[in-house]
Amino acid sequence: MTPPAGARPPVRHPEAPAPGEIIGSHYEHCFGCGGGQPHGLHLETRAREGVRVTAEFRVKEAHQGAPGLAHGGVLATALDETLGALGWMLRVIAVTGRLETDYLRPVPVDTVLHLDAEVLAVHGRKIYCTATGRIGGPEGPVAVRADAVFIEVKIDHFIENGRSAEIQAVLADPDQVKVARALEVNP
Ligand SMILES: CCCCCCCCCCCCCC(=O)SCCNC(=O)CCNC(=O)[C@H](O)C(C)(C)COP(=O)(O)OP(=O)(O)OC[C@H]1O[C@@H](n2cnc3c(N)ncnc32)[C@H](O)[C@@H]1OP(=O)(O)O
Repeated sequence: MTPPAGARPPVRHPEAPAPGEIIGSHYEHCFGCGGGQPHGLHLETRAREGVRVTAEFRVKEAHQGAPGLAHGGVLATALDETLGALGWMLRVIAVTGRLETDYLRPVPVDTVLHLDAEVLAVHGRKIYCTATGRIGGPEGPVAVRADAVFIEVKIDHFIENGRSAEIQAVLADPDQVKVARALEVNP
């Protein structure tokens, strides 16, 4: 998880979404951000200064592990999805290679988790990043945190590995292809 010697500081892409701008869902059926997933997290991520994004996630009944508390895997998903949105700030497509989470406080149902993620360093295709999830407000105590290494990929990663029905549907949607191409053109 420690950036190796030779890693460089991240560079915000000149066409990254402006600070405060909402970064739209990358895929309608994404469990993290898609509007078409009834039990999904429906995360809405916002670009911030630098190579940083924030998001809010309200824990729902469908997200329980222990009675009345969020499932740890769901919280990891919220961290993962927020970290994934950092690709928009670098204008690259990247997938999670490694995700290490710390759970510091239980998160009850109906709590709003305030997520904050940033890229620390980039080395080749590897993107080293970190995220926190706070409760009780954006300045509240940290309930969960994560360090991650994302790996840059091309669209082919999804075309070659995704199930054909969903891939065909995405490729038939000009808006979705536009989104993917925008991320692939770098710089
Ligand atoms: C079409 C529309 C699409 C829109 C999509 C937007 C999607 C956004 C989705 C966001 C959703 C939310 C996010 C999600 O949920 S993303 C979903 C969860 N993640 C995955 O499914 C990824 C599965 N893994 C893979 O496909 C491959 O293993 C990848 C692509 C990651 C690497 O295989 P590949 O053959 O390509 O690469 P390589 O082996 O040559 O390695 C290259 C470099 O990377 C380093 N490395 C590799 N693995 C790890 C690791 N685990 N830890 C640390 N480092 C690792 C490696 O040492 C090497 O470094 P170096 O030797 O160069 O120094």
